[in-house]
Amino acid sequence: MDSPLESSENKCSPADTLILAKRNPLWTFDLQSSKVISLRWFKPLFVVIYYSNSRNFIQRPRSIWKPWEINVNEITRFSDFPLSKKTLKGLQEAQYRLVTEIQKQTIGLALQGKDVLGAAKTGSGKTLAFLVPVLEALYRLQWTSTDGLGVLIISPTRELAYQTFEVLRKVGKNHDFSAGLIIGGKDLKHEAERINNINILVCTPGRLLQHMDETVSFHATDLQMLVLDEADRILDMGFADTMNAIIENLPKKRQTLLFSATQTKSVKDLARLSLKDPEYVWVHEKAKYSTPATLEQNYIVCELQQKISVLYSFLRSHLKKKSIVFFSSCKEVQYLYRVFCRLRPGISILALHGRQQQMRRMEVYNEFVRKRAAVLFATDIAARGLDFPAVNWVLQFDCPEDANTYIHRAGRTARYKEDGEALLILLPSEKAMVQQLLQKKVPVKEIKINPEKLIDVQKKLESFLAQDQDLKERAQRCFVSYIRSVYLMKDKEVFDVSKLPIPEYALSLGLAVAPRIRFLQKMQKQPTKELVMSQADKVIEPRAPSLTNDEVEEFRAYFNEKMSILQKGGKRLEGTEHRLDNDTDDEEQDEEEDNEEEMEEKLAKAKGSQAPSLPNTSEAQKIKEVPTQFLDRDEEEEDADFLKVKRHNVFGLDLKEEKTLQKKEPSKSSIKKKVTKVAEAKKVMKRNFKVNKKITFTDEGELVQQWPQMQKSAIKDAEEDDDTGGINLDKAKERLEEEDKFDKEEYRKKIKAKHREKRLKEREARREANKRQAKAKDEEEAFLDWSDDDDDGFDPSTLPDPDKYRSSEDSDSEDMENKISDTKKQQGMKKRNNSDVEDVGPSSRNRKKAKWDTLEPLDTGLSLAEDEELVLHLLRSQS
Ligand SMILES: Nc1ncnc2c1ncn2[C@@H]1O[C@H](COP(=O)(O)OP(=O)(O)OP(=O)(O)O)[C@@H](O)[C@H]1O
Repeated sequence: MDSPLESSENKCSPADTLILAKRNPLWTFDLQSSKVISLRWFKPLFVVIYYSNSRNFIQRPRSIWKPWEINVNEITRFSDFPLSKKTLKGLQEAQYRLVTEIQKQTIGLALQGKDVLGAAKTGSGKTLAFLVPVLEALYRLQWTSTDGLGVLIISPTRELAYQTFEVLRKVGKNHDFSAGLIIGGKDLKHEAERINNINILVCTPGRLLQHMDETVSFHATDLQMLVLDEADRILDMGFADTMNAIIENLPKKRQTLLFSATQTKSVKDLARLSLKDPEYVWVHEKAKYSTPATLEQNYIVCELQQKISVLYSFLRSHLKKKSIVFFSSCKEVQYLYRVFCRLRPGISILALHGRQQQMRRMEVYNEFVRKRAAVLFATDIAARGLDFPAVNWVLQFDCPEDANTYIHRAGRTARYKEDGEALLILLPSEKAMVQQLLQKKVPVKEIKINPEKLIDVQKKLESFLAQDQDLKERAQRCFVSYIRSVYLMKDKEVFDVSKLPIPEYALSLGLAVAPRIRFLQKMQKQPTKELVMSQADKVIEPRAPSLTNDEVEEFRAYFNEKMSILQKGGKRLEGTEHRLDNDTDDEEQDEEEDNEEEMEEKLAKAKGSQAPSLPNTSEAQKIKEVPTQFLDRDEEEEDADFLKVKRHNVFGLDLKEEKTLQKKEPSKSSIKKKVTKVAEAKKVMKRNFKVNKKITFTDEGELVQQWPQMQKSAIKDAEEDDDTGGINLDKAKERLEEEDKFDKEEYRKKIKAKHREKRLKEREARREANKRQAKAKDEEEAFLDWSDDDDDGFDPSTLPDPDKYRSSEDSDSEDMENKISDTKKQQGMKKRNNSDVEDVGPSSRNRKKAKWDTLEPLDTGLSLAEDEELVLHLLRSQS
């Protein structure tokens, strides 16, 4: 017998257990308490059993070994599980004591190292059901940061990954493991530098695969556990191949846990692929309802054109509540969010959708968590797993694509023993959904709208749009986006685009005229063709009834090709995950320019790479090429079409068929290119076109370029001289610095000139003020002089007649006098100048003064010195 236990006489100290753990990692125990938590075969002949009332380890012969089992019925608290103190402390500090049903049934199995496929209603505590085993698994192995990646947790959306990460931080805070969140939308390089030190990695699939492909030092060879949260959603979102690729990169010997509130066939397929002898735990399988018992669920049927008014009226009557409103597309959220903000219903409104930048998404998420009363307009990115506290209402403004989506959306309320209400708005044509819900054990009841409480907001919307062109465009996009989402829905029993009241819907959005929708026009034109096709081609069976055979072929080729590009390698490019993430909501390609650039970058990368897994240029180009009949307006929508179609598998292709179709090359003529501005600009740059210049000449014959405007610079255009091709960054930098200096110098000069001008003006103003003062003083003097003659004041009649006076002068002097008088008049003669004309006749001094003083001083426009000069000159010429 070579068991170490023999030498310890059935006793085991912590040091011994450490040695044992190192020698046999299958053996699991808590080193702190020396407590064996699960039993495995230690040596062929012995197993070790720990009795909780003693610290002895007892060897039993194999013959009497029984698998370690937990009696589930005896477990009510987390502390009933053999958990480490650190985990228990973390749970207690986060106020988790009693276990929920799914936790009760799965934690024990997972602690024994079994693969588990767990399903339970929304809000039933699945997150802890896998986080507790995650912590314990690494703890028992005494995992340290130097051991690298031990656990991978994959979530379908960034928000859910973020939330899981937060719970992990909370309950695992007493452990020493490092945990990381890798969800895209952040700097890949920054992540790559840190990823190797992470023990528990919470991530979204696309970003993870990207690191697997691109981060040289990243590996998962020692991975102990893989967790797939909301596994069905991961697959729905088109991550099946990504998942396969990830799983291929993981060691075969590992434990796998897979959780979701709903189970689909694809999850079972995934389970078959990734789980080994799994334990299926479906805690609510036999429950009467598949939704929480505390959730009250109703639906109303109303016309499409009434929906906005219904929503407004609903919000007006729930101002103190916390609600989430689900829409089918991002553009609807964008438009209605803006409109509702303007309508001011009296409650704060937030919007969450995939077109927002990651930071904004996080902000909105946190803000909504914090608020007591608010309404969140969201797409289905918020439908799964998100645990907003105390949500009172979930309103499904647009019918969900299927019963599972309904369950997840509605499950954002009534979580963990809380109450909640869900309201589904259905169009008369969507009533078939009720049956599907009932089949899925969702108890929904019809309620009616109280017409008296309905507030019509259509007129207000019309006036908003009349004033705001941008809003009008958003309304148009919202319109097209909604119609398209209905058109592309898989379930034609529920979603029938031909039954939608199109013009009325446009009016209800505030639009006077319904925007043109090409696919609808086609559909209306070709109803018979479609009928023939659907009968002839039962295998393909397009869901969109308007398509002709050619169109089907064309789109199918495009679809498969795009799928294959993404699956082969396109999806491995940076940020693709974000797009796929987003595709859930049709919105899911980013409108923002940076994402446009991101896409361009991806294409450039794909171009540059020779790796077979990456798409070649033409393939990559085709990511953006969509048959035109599927386009409504802009490039963003091309992607939206693609992603939506991918999600819904419009043609109902099975995998086999897809594969054969992938080999088919779509005929070139079948794929019409939509020329984008970016593509145009690139073409122009490639061909080295020079833009037109407008050149004029100055009078001196100097050449002046008028357009494009030239920046003045002290530096000669060095780049033009530099013919080496490409951009010399260092030189460019130098040149910019030089130009910078030059600009600063110019700026300084201008400022100086301005100051000088200001100073001169001030001086001038001072002079003026002085002059006015002097004038006032002279006037005073004059009055004083006259006051000597007459105490009662100045009597002009006492003055000698100026004409008489003038006639008494000799003719020469009269001419001169006239000259002076005229000049003075013209120049706005100043009083001070009186002294200058004293010589004209001493006896006339006061009289002249009085006469001139009555003149309005004129502004000569000359300076004082110049005025004086002029007068002197005149006097000189007179003498
Ligand atoms: N044992 C527990 N004791 C108290 N609260 C718990 C317990 N387990 C979970 N909760 C709380 O219940 C809520 C729902 O938990 P969780 O998000 O894990 O549910 P879920 O089953 O994953 O839901 P979904 O299917 O919607 O993702 C959370 O607020 C969580 O804090």
